[in-house]
Amino acid sequence: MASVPSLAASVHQRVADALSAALPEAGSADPLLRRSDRADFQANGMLALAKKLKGNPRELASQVVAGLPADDLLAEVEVSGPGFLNIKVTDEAIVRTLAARAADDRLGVPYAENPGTTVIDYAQPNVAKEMHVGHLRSAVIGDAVVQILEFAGETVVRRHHIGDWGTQFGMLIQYLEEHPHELDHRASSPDTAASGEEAMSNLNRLYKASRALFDSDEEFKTRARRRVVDLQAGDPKTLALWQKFVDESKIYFYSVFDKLDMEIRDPDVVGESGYNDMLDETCRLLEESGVAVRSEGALCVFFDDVKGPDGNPVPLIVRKSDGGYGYAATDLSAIRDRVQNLHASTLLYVVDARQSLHFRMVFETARRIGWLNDKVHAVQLAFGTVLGKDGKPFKTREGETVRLVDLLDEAIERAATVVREKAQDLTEAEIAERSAQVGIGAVKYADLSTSASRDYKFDLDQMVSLNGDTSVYLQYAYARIQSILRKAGDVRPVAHPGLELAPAERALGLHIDEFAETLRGVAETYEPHKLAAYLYQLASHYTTFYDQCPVLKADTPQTVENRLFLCALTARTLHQGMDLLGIRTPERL
Ligand SMILES: NC(=[NH2+])NCCC[C@H](N)C(=O)O
Repeated sequence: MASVPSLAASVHQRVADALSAALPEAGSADPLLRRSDRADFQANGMLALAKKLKGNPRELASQVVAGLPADDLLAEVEVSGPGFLNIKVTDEAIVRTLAARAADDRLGVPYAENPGTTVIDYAQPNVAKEMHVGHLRSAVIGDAVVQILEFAGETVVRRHHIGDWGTQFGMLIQYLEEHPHELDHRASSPDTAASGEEAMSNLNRLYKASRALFDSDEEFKTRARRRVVDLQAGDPKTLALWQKFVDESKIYFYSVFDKLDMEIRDPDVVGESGYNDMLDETCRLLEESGVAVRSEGALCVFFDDVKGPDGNPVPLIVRKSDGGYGYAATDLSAIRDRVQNLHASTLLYVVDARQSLHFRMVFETARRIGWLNDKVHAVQLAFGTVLGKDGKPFKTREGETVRLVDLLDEAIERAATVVREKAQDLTEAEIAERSAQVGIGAVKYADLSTSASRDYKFDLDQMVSLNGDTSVYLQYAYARIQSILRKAGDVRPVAHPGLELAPAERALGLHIDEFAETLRGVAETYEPHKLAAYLYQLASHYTTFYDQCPVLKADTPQTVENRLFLCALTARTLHQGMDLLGIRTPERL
């Protein structure tokens, strides 16, 4: 319940106070404290400050040292180099701070100071189409960001902006009308409910068949085009047929999200069709305000800095010359809805970087008309492309986009090999469960551990490797700690602030203490990869600690308890961090 000030924050406060006492004209200058390998912390703010005020940095640094209070936080402070401070905290302060974290169910992580409402647009596949790796990225990154923001106390509204509208449905609907029993299999009994795979293969079959007709039969083509008009006019019979495609697709989507161990709630699925009623009004408002103008019959928004290769401006087309609405009109309407009805303070879009120009134009349009402003801003969390091992966009040998389900199944299969190798007396059911947790975790972690904006190579061998920056490595670290805690039996983890700590214990403890600040940064910049990096370092610190400091065989009973305490807190921190990334931490592997 209570937030625990980190050691860094406490040291920062002491140094900042001493600094403003030594140099009142510096006001509340930042001592620029950071973690350092040499000491625990280094403060180098005195350098720039002395330069600015024409003083001597070493002298200023010495004055700051003289002004530091003598208490049980600081063990050693020395002036070094041109005027840095090297600061070591006491072992006691480390253990006390960690004990305070352990006593809190949030590990002492504070809530954000000014939480708002974030509407996050992520996991948005397209109806009647396969999901591919691009949809994986949006889902995985989006889900992690949702968890991280909610943990920080932000109100989060999820929106899955699925592609469920457009001219492509004319052909499908017309085909279904003419072959009415093609999607009937489920109606008879719920027991025969199609699995996700079946649903997708039904949709694929319908797509191929209707495409073939569309390409070969002129009359069918005409009927299909008329369907588009009926659909846009809201003809009930046409809508009912369209709905069948949406429902069938949802069976498939949900099965994939389920495999991804991700909770997607139906009311949060508000696809493009959900904004139909707003499109006219959106256009009217844009035109009346002068933000959009008519050009060659279309309603357009122009930008000075968006030009085609011929140097002519490329506008954002809000309404086409034939009166049809496209992707932009829908996104602008969605902004109105999210701002005015959902009261968003932040709009977040987890969408492929290849759509960045679209969002730049949409956001700028919304700013011009005032839907976005100082109080409401929009951010595209643009992600890069998933590449194959050859460094080219991920494709099958036949040059087709890789089906997401196939990838996930393959990851789970590879994970099974790893799990089997290590498994000691696990049942087949347990192996299956672990394999899914390890395989899906591996895929998520590979995605989340590189900065979202960068492309990354989808390399399953690397992903399920036990050595290196992988989720399996983290899951093993967690499982190993659990096994030690089980072996400890009746001996409980207890913090003993009086003990002298070994270097590896200090390094581990200081790193655990950085969890809260890491999370704060990650929530502010939407960079889950920094949480992944933190967790990897945590596991590495733990490994060093484990190699250097015997736990159950330590010299004194107090040291055993204290080391168990470090083990337990490492495990909880790992678990919490992995949970925020959407990755399971099995108790045994
Ligand atoms: N509000 C949005 N435009 N969200 C992104 C939608 C992504 C789109 N369905 C796609 O598969 O590419």
